[in-house]
Amino acid sequence: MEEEAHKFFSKPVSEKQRAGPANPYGYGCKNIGLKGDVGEVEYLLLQTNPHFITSLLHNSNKYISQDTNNFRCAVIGYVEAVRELACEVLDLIGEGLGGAYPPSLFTRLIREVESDCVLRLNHYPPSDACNKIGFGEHTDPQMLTLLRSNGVEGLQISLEEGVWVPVNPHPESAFCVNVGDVLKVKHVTRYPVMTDERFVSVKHRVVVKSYKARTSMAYFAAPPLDAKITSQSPIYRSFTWGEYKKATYTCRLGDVTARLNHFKIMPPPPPLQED
Ligand SMILES: O=C(O)CCC(=O)C(=O)O
Ligand SMILES: [Fe+2]
Repeated sequence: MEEEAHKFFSKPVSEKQRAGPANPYGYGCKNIGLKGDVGEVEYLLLQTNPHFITSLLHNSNKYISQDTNNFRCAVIGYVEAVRELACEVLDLIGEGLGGAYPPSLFTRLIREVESDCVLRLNHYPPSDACNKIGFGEHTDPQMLTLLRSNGVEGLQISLEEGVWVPVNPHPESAFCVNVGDVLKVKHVTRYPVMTDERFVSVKHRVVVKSYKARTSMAYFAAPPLDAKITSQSPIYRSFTWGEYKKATYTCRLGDVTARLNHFKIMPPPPPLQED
């Protein structure tokens, strides 16, 4: 997969643009999302369903690769392997939450045929100026992210407002695992799931270092669009993953609070005063 990503990003810009626009799937350059966020990044966003990949390569007007078969096999093989890893991690998380949860609760959601998992290939070209924002601060909205890079630094996490800590890549490209908003906050029903904020979706960003291009591959494990998410807190109404995903598209990248505000239950108006 790394080789295919490398081949894709090495092509001239005009050719890469034939795989765009990212609406939301396809090739995007600098623009992230629909709300004016920009970064020194180009990317290829793919749905992970094999039917989607095949139809994107063969039946859409997006041109991604000359050797469609190689590209298709690389994506499908990588996604299958990384999904298994995601399932192992999710099972451990389920176990860690205690025996109150049926086994494989989370993994069933991402193994479903209609699960909304996504693969994002990111490429940060080397820049003349050091410390430019490649990918602005955000949390991943899905359940779990497995991120692998080509070993070039740039990823940072923030556990405390304003304090950024580098996540130095392992020389052999270990995976970085990020909890997403859905796993953090709530109760995903279809099968009841609840983490009650015992896991936190950590803010992260990418700062571009000048000397070498960074490539990363992020697998976002997500439930089907109609999976229902129910918060323990009385402040939020239940919503589906599809609704939450839509809300993320209508907010700036870093505005996690605004995403959730879509689902806030308005307090009742104060009672009328009698004279
Ligand atoms: O490229 C990276 O290391 C991080 C990318 C990222 O955070 C994302 O695609 O959501
Ligand atoms: Fe991210």
